[in-house]
Amino acid sequence: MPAVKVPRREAEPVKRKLKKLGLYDGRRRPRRENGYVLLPVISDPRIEGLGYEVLRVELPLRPERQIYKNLESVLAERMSREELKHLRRYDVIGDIAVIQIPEELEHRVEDIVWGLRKVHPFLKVIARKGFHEGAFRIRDYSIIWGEERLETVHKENGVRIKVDLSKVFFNPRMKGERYRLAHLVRDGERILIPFAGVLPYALVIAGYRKVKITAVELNREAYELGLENIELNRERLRGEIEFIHGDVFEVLPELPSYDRVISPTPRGVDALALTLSKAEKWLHYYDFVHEGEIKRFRARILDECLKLGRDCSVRVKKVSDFKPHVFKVCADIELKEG
Ligand SMILES: C[S@@+](CC[C@H](N)C(=O)[O-])C[C@H]1O[C@@H](n2cnc3c(N)ncnc32)[C@H](O)[C@@H]1O
Repeated sequence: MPAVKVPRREAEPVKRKLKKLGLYDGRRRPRRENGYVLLPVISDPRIEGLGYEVLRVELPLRPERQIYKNLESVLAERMSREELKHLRRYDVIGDIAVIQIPEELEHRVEDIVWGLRKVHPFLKVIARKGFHEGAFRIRDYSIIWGEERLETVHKENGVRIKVDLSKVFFNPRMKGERYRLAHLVRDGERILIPFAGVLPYALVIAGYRKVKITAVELNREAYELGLENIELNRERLRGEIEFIHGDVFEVLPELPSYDRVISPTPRGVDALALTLSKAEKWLHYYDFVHEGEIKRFRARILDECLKLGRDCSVRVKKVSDFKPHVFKVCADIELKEG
């Protein structure tokens, strides 16, 4: 059976890509081999075109209970096609699953709980998610099964992130973004992260790189969990993290400038001019933009650079869907010398 051979550091993103393309064979286990990982793939002519080394190897089959099943295929036993169309994406954060349940599936809550537990037998809590609210962007949740808690430890990109979903913002879907940024960073950089939350960006970057990070967060609960997270990962961190509790708009003007600034800006907040003024070489600025406004967003950034007397280049990347035609985007802004 085929497998692709990739360097160990690239294994996670390549696996994600293969899954996305429907080429990953979740029935077999990957195998580590001298700094490489052999990732099982299905027999498909597209594999050869991906540019990876393809081998024929016997990778062991997973036990039946571990074979990856998706919620939809499991629920197909109990729900009609029409009902399945209303099923939303869900997230697993540590041992908690969070899912949005639309009105059309209100009568199917018990089946959805059953399905989620079948796909993820390790779950201890299942919660229904509402919307992000207030300046701290905390979501509204109600527990529909399991233990009465929304606190858990989530593993991502080799670090452990303690969160309490009832008190802080956390988005596991940004895992790929954090990995991307960590791999743009070079050892020795000084990095500023405003709107830092429980420190997911800081921990992942400091896990991969020997850097000095200053992070700022206003929500006291997120700040305290962030401090715990630094301790929780102390052994794994190559870089250092200084964490400041305070308002970005009051703290940043007192801080020096940094090689790189990463701003996971809360929705509706405009921190572009402020964060740009603190960046020496790079600013990664997150915002929510209508697809028809992306050009204007880019022009606004170029304009702000001009006001600061800096020459810069801007690349705007769509990170995720937010609502129809509106995307969460990241502007990667490179500030030129001089
Ligand atoms: C979109 S969340 C991002 C959190 C974190 N970076 C993450 O990705 O999980 C924005 C964060 O900014 C914090 N925040 C909002 N306004 C702030 C302000 N004026 N100063 C500092 N932090 C603020 C919120 O509490 C929240 O944790």
